[in-house]
Amino acid sequence: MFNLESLRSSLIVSCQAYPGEPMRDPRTTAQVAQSAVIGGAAGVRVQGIGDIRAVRAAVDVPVIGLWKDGHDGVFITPTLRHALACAEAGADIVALDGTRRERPDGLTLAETVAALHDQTPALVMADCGSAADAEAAAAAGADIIGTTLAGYTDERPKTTGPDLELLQELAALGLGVPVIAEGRIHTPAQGRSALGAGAFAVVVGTAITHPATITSWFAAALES
Ligand SMILES: CC(=O)N[C@H](C=O)[C@@H](O)[C@H](O)[C@H](O)COP(=O)(O)O
Repeated sequence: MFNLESLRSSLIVSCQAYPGEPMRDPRTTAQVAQSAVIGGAAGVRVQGIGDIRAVRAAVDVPVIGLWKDGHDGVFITPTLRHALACAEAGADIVALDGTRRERPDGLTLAETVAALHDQTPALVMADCGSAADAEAAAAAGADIIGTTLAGYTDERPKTTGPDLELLQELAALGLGVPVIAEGRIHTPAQGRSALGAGAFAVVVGTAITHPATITSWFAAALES
């Protein structure tokens, strides 16, 4: 089992392509993940069973695995079945919806986390949308809290960069588990600020691994 401490103050790179996109291919995802590791990523975050398997075989760093099913409501690793499949595919950490919303399989977050801990060696990262989510997820036994869903549920505004206010609030609460900053970290300086606001580590996705979006930023800037 990997040591969570290896991720302290580090950069984790999320390597994801969305349904219908040209880069949506496990081989491509594995190559992107390998490139991120060459650049200094201490961990990677990967969506989908095929991608988790391909990336697990291609890199030695910890893999955070998730399985998105749908795009509304609870869609990040929504059920225990999805979570167990991520662990079975090789995820060291399974990321799942860590909000207080009802889960499609009717299990509570605590029941889901307990079953994962019982049946697999994986740690659990709860993708939260607010401080109330984070407190509940820590109480439910999650090993890691992520700010992944801040700005994507009704509870927090969608900040331009990372939700630093939420990170500070979580640091002040002293949840007893590491908090990983994730979501809309688009520059190295924003990553640094997230660590300064109390994050244990930082996940960057779009700004490193989604060329269509990065290109659109440049294209828009040249138009205006
Ligand atoms: C809300 C949601 O579905 N987030 C997803 C979670 O895995 C991904 O689409 C994000 O790319 C990831 O969280 C990293 O964030 P950013 O791409 O902003 O650096």
